[in-house]
Amino acid sequence: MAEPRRAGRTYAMFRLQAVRPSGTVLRVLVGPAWRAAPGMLAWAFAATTVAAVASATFPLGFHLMVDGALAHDRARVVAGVCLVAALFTVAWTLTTMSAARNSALTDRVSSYLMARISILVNAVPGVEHLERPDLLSEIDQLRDGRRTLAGAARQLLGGWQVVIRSAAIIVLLATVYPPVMVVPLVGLAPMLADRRASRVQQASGDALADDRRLADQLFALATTAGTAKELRTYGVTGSLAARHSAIAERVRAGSVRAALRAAAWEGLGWVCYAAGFVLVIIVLVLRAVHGHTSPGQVVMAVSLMRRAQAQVSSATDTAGSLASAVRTARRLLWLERYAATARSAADGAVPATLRTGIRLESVTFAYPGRDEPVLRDVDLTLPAGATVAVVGENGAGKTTLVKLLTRMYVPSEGRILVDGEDLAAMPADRWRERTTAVFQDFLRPSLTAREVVGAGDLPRAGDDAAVGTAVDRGGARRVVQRLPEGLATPLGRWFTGGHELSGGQWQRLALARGLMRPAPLLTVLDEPTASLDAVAEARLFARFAEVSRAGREAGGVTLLISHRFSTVRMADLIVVLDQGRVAEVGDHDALLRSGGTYAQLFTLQARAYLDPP
Ligand SMILES: Nc1ncnc2c1ncn2[C@@H]1O[C@H](COP(=O)(O)OP(=O)(O)OP(=O)(O)O)[C@@H](O)[C@H]1O
Repeated sequence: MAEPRRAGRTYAMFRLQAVRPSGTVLRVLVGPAWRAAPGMLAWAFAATTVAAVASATFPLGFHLMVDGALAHDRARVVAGVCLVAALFTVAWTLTTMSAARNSALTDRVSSYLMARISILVNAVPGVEHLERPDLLSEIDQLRDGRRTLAGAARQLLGGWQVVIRSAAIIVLLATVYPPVMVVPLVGLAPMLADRRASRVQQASGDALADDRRLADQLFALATTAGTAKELRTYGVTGSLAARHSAIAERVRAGSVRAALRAAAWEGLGWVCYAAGFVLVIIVLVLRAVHGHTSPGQVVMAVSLMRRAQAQVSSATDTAGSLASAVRTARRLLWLERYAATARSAADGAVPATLRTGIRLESVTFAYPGRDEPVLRDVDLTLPAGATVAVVGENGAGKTTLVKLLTRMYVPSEGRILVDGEDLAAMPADRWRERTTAVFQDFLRPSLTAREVVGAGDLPRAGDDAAVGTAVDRGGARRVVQRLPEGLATPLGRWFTGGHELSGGQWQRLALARGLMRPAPLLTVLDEPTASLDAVAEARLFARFAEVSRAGREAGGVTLLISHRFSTVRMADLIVVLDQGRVAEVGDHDALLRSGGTYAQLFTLQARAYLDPP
């Protein structure tokens, strides 16, 4: 069995900087294309090779034509013309066909990568990578760079084409005058300069990444329906736009500065290349004047050197695109390793039923990258079959407690025991199959009402009886009855024909979704009823409690987080959290008798209801 606590810590402490993938980068560059479309990749490789040889060697025909014409040798001229025509036709046809096929190859690989990234992001049992800004930034950049990575195989083929063409050019140049073989080497100057330029651009991109994300977020905020009402009410649209403009301007200015510096490096590289090119032409013309080289060879050499220049341009473009694909490939490798580390952490069995309950032993938790613990030394027992309410001020740590119980995070110290077995030793997905939860920020997917509810237990999502029972238990029957096509009605405003619901109606469907799973070991209700009135909330909680009591043989625990004491008082056990510590535990009557924080808060709220100000 794995060592869950150590594995859990390794997962939490996993740092991006620690990943130094090397030779495997090549696997990530070519692997997706090979897996997504092996036939297309093989075709592209063969076509590229033949086209490269054909296009690089047709200046040989010029040599035959010019020297044949000067020597009045018709056969040589005809051979030259035929050679140029044949090689040109082969090169042109294959290059044109490859362009279309390669673009289809990139599309296929891009779809493959989208699916792969999505699988990897969701293969991580916790949510640290989606909540920690530095990891989130890596995932954002991976998502944005997937098209570049998808084009990597194409870029590598481009590189392969440059290698073949350059080799052919060097061989043909050697037949004219061996020293001019060095011409393609002068091409190293623009390539090195281009590498430097791309580093300048990359450094600027990294430095501006946070600002870019902030600008995108502000833009999304200013143009999204969900935020429109609040922004207008507070009259902050103007200042939001001004803030967005200021940040976008900072990003633009930084990008322009980097682009200018990069262009200066690129210009310097090409000046070096042009100097070498001119020098070689002078040498060849002088040799022709002295009769050491034929005019046909000079024409061929100049044509080859023009081609060499094109190869240098291609090579620098390819190197630039590949460099950016390599950066994305490293991010993909990091995510693969991150997901694998997180996945391999646990293999313990999840109990079929709870006999004793869930126990937190000296649990302390600090969010990764934060020193200050959010929960400290929490010792708590959630008895099997009990309904437990957690109350506390905003920021007391209630949702964090839920994140630990649903295994989104593992405790920094201490343990959570499920019937005596460490929760960290159980695979997160297996544990979650036996839990259900309704959160305050619940999902509002644009699906049919049946799917919206059925998503709570995918294997039974198509079972109308199961969905119907969940709808009744969640108090959503009236909502469904009012829908034009009942459970088959598409919901949400994203698609034409979608039926938009009110906040409270969405909430009832979310509650129904939370009641889909049969006999869960843990049911979490994290302030899911904010859009319902106090009476409706109390009724709903009573229904959840009733459902969990009906399945008492499974011993499931129902955990409610609410600020409404009229609901909280119904719980078998009430836990008061204060700044991450358990301040009080007991049932309603016991806590009232003890006259502590709970009693004060309850009395205050009850008085507010009885004597409104
Ligand atoms: N992803 C996170 N990264 C870092 N800190 C966080 C994160 N989520 C919450 N916190 C911090 O943890 C503390 C507890 O937050 P938590 O959401 O658990 O409180 P809560 O009791 O549920 O509050 P509320 O009643 O307002 O929902 C807060 O100080 C919050 O700033």
